[in-house]
Amino acid sequence: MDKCLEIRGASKQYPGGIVAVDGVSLTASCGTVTALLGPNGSGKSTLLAMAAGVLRPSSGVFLVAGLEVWGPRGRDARRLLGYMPQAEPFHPLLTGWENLALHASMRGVRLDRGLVLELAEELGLGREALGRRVGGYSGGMKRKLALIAAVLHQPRVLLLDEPDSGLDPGSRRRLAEVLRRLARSGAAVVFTTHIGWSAAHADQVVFMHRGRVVAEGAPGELVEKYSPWHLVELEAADPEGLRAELERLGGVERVEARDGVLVVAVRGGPDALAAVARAAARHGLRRLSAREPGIEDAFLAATGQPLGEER
Ligand SMILES: Nc1ncnc2c1ncn2[C@@H]1O[C@H](COP(=O)(O)OP(=O)(O)OP(=O)(O)O)[C@@H](O)[C@H]1O
Repeated sequence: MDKCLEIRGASKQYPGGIVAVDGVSLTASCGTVTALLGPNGSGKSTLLAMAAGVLRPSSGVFLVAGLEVWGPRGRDARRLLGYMPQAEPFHPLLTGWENLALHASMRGVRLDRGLVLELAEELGLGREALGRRVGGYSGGMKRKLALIAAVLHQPRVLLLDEPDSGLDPGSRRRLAEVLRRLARSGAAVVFTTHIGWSAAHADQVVFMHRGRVVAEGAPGELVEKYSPWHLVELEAADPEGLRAELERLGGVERVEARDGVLVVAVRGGPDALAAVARAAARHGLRRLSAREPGIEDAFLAATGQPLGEER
């Protein structure tokens, strides 16, 4: 697969010595969806803005279809890019259609109404919403319109900063399908998120932590590598006794107490789970639930930091 986007050794220091991005290298192939997953402040937006050609890097190389975004042919590289920042670039007094027309003219392309209507329908934006002023849109509607604005010129590389923020689960599902379809048409789609569900639906996930890439791979590979266990939640009459017994049990990877609930990571199949359940029964089991690990668990195992918390 061709490399649509290549980033080598990207770093950014903000004034005051804040190192927001610290030596990041990654590749996004044409035809694939890549998620940059990390909590607030991990450097995702900074990295994306540098790749989009809107924030000057302290160092690093950003290649779009082989053209250096920050080099002499930067204008050509930027023509191949679509960028959706976190703050929507819209005029509140103009309608959706009028804002899109403005974006198309800035990009020097004709507004393809058919493309807009198709995307609006797929995203669940609604045809009549496009005729209304953007000032009256909800946050989710603005995100959808911003995505449409970013693809009007049919870019080779699509960079989306938290396209899923403010979307309900149904809209998130639609978004994931649209991103996949855009990638299938040959683009590299790269988006930032701190929502595990969104990342789990990408082809490639890059874990970002404190400005660095900690791990990357297909979602299933990352889960398998970093958290190949089931998570069992237990409430029991004698949590201390249960904890002590579980810590001695084979197949138990770790035991954590969270608000009176024991969270047990169990490696192995049904036998290991059954042994945990039997131990719990001996200590006054009140509630037990088990779930398979997800990408959030892999992120926590790889970085030591949960996705939801700032640090
Ligand atoms: N303009 C700026 N000046 C100084 N520091 C900044 C600036 N923009 C971001 N930072 C800092 O750089 C670090 C990375 O921020 P960045 O916004 O890139 O992270 P992020 O992972 O995208 O987080 P979020 O999900 O909140 O957007 C943070 O410590 C942030 O406070």
